Amino acid sequence: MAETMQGSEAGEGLLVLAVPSKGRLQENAAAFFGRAGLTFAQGAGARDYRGRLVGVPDVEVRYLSASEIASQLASGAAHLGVTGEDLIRETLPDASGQVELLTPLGFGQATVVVAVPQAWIDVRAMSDLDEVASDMRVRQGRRLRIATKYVNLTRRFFAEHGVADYRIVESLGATEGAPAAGSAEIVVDITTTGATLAANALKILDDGIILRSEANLVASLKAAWGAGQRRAVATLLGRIAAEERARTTREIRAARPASGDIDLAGLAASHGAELPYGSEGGSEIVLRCPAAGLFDLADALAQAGALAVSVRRVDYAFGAGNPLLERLLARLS
Ligand SMILES: Nc1ncnc2c1ncn2[C@@H]1O[C@H](COP(=O)(O)OP(=O)(O)OP(=O)(O)O)[C@@H](O)[C@H]1O
Ligand SMILES: O=P(O)(O)OC[C@H]1O[C@H](OP(=O)(O)OP(=O)(O)O)[C@H](O)[C@@H]1O
Ligand SMILES: [Mg+2]
Repeated sequence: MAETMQGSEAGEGLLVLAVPSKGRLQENAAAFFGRAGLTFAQGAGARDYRGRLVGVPDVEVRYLSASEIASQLASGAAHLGVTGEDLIRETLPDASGQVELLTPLGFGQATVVVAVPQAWIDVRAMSDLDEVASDMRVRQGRRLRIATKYVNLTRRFFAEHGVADYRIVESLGATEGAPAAGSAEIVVDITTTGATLAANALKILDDGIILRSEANLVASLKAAWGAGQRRAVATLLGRIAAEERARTTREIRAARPASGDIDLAGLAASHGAELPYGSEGGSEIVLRCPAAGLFDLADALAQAGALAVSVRRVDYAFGAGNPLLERLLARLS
């Protein structure tokens, strides 16, 4: 009995989907899953940090902070999650061996930067910073202090730039205030609008961009991917891919010219479009094209004699292949 249970847990276990529970990513992440037709059924209370997906068995949803999601993907406690690339690169020593970044999500943009006081007018680049650091070490006998919560990203970036004379002061919040407060000389932190840096009289070094980050859909390579989890991930990624395909394409419908004479295959090829239902058929023509090219294609159809050209968005466009799933399965095998 116990053995059967265990076997079925390993093979048929739940896929753990880690979703931001607070902060900047939460709302956008919920909207992203919603667009893909994935609706959360949260437990009874607002403090219930586990839930399910409506109509998708084999999935347990866990609500976590963005940084916890990164560590759970790394350890394999979660199979799939949404979090910032900055947190993945910071938290995971070997990101490419531990997780697969399946797709950027178009929100949560933030840049990890090296910023110094604006008053340091002669310090514009990492090489200037190297001089400042050596100078401090030699003349004052102390090391340049960097306030950051991105300890690993900072060490890697400074090593790449050959800067070694520094000391990291780990900061857990209000990092940009550290220079004014006297607890560090410079900072490494994320910025989006630049408002916080400006308010603290800091400037980004010309070559001080460590990473341009955005929220990603991330899969763990360390989690147990049994039959149940693979079934669930195929469903999830199928819907996500269908929504993405739908969002970036438009469907163009028209009536065939009275003569019946129109080179649909040629038009499709020259506009990066496809003929999802073929080029034969009755009076109705249906094409799908990249959203950006829809006006060109609509014009070309009208030129070719097509009538009643109309364009619409589709909610989901399921295709034969699923590039997200294929990438993940290739990494798992
Ligand atoms: N302007 C921004 N400030 C902070 N984070 C941002 C911003 N824009 C995008 N993000 C992304 O959101 C992630 C989480 O930041 P957020 O501020 O939501 O979490 P948090 O509540 O500070 O989490 P924690 O308590 O774990 O630090 C960041 O690591 C980054 O990837
Ligand atoms: O460039 P900006 O648009 O000004 O945004 C950047 C600021 O936002 C974040 O802080 P957050 O408000 O998340 O507070 P936290 O430090 O407590 O995470 C980040 O740590 C920066 O301080
Ligand atoms: Mg924050």
